[in-house]
Amino acid sequence: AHAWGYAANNGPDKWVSNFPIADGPRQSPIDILPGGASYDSGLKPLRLKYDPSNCLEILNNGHSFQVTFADDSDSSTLKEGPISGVYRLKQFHFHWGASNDKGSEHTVAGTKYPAELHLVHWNTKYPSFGEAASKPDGLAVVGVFLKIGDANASLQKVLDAFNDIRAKGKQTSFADFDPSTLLPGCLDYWTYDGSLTTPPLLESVTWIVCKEPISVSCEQMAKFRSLLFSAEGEPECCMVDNYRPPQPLKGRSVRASFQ
Ligand SMILES: COCCCN1C=C(N)c2cc(S(N)(=O)=O)sc2S1(=O)=O
Ligand SMILES: [Zn+2]
Repeated sequence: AHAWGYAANNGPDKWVSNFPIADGPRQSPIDILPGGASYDSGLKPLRLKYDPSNCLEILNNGHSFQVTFADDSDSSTLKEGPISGVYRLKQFHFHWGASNDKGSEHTVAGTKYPAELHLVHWNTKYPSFGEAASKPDGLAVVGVFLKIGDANASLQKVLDAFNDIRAKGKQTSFADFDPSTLLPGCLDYWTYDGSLTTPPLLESVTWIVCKEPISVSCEQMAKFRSLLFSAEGEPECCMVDNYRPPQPLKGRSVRASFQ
C-alpha cells in the first residue's frame, strides 16, 4: 500500500481507508468561528518555557520538516492554559500552501493563512511521547498562523538550514534555537479537543490555536516551497499544500481565552 501523503491518490480524502479514525468524533483541524467560541474566564494564560539548548536537529520527514527537541527533562515545557500538569516540547513543524491564499490547517471563519506552525508537546503523566500520543489528554499542540508581511528574522534561522534537508529523509544538526521567538506577542487563544492532523490521526490532542498570527515574507514562503516531498534520486516533487482541510465539529465546543 502506498504511504499517505497529500497527492490526489494518497491525500486527506483517502486516509480513511487505512486510518478509519479519520471519520472520528474529534478530528482536526477545524474552521474556528470566533462568534461561536465561548469565552471561558477559567482559562489561564499559556505558560511556555523553552530551553534553546534542547534543540537537536531539523529533518525533512517527507510530509513536512520538523525541528526536534530533547525531551528527557522538564526544561522545555507548556503549562497552564487549558491543560493541567506539565507537557514537554517534542518538536515543531509547519504546514503551507503552493500559493499565499492557502496553507493553514485551521481556518478562522473560512479564512486560510499561507502557513501554520505547530508546537507539539506531550503530557509527562505518561512515561513517553509514544505512550502519550494514544491517550485522550496525551498531547497539546500550540498552533500559530503565519501571515504575509515583514520577513521574520527568527523564522529565517530555520529556513537557512533548508539547503541540507531539501529531500525526504535528510536531516542535519540544528542547535540553540528558542522556539518562543516564533510566538506572537499576544498569546490569546482558542482551545478545543482534537486530533493529529496527519495519520495516524490519533484523537489525543488538546489544540491551542493563537488568535494573533506571526509574520512571514513572500520570499520566505518561497523558501518553504523549495523543499521536496520526494527523496534523492526520485522525480522531484515540491513540498506544498501539506495541509488537511477543516473537519466536522461534531458537537464540540471551542473555548476562547479572551473576550
Ligand atoms: C506515536 O506517534 C504518532 C505520530 C507522531 N507524530 C507525527 C506526526 N505526523 C504529527 C503531526 C502532528 S499535528 N499536525 O497534528 O501537529 S503532531 C505529530 S507527532 O505526534 O509528532
Ligand atoms: Zn501539524
